[in-house]
Amino acid sequence: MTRDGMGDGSFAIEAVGLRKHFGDVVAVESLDLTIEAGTVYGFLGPNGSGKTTTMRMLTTLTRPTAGEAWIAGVPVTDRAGVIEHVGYLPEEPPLFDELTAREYLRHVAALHDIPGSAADERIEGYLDRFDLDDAADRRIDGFSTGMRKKTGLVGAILHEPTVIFLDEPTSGLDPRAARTVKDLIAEFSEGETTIFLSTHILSVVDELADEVGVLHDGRLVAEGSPSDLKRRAEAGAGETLEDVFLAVTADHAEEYATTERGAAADGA
Ligand SMILES: Nc1ncnc2c1ncn2[C@@H]1O[C@H](COP(=O)(O)OP(=O)(O)OP(=O)(O)O)[C@@H](O)[C@H]1O
Repeated sequence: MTRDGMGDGSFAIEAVGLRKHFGDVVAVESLDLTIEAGTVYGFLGPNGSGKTTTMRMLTTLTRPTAGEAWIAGVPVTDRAGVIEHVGYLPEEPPLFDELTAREYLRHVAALHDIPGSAADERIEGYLDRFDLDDAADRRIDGFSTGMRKKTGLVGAILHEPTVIFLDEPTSGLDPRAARTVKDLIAEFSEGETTIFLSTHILSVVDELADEVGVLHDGRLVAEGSPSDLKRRAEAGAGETLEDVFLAVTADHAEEYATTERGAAADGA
């Protein structure tokens, strides 16, 4: 795909022909994305379909094998430039276990050059909002999965990034914390902040996403608003986002298997 002005910053996230392979394993293939600022983009796909690899390429943590991508017009090859714009919550956030939550968050703030008083104000606000204030001065190695996730999320958004990548942000959270995360995503997206959200919890995507992309075997096999996708699925597959997900991933698997079989037969 080519278009005029590629990577000119008119999209919050843009990718063209993005590909990543690990040896013989093709994790992501020919991925094109154009996501406008202020969008909540739900990124769905079965286990192993390439979602994490995509997010790692878009946040500069993994170098693409081929293709190009930009965050707010900054190429992902410019790590320092991209990091300023993005926040990333991996599925299992890497935290410094020997620090307390408050120390960790102050450390993150310092990495982003957030002045001390502004950092402390933001940290206090988020610790309170996520019910972490009582645990703030305890070492992270004693934290539960949910507490680690909440601490990681605060660390990812502390520098007020304009594009936020969230990998399973609500999994492992109690209902109250999950509600807080969903409210926060909705608040962010009311402004110009873009959220790229990967989750297997389809109700979260249904509730929050403006646009949905479904990845299967590293390829984008469906894209559209949740209602568009559901309308399309009503013709035969059912009427929920889960029906859509199952249909497009099954169709693609079948098509892929047929092609593979065809190719094998041709070669035989
Ligand atoms: N560092 C790596 N080395 C080798 N193979 C890898 C590596 N990272 C990912 N893969 C492979 O790439 C493919 C895509 O993996 P990825 O983690 O991106 O999927 P995912 O959609 O995030 O899966 P899940 O929903 O289970 O988190 C898988 O086949 C995986 O085994």
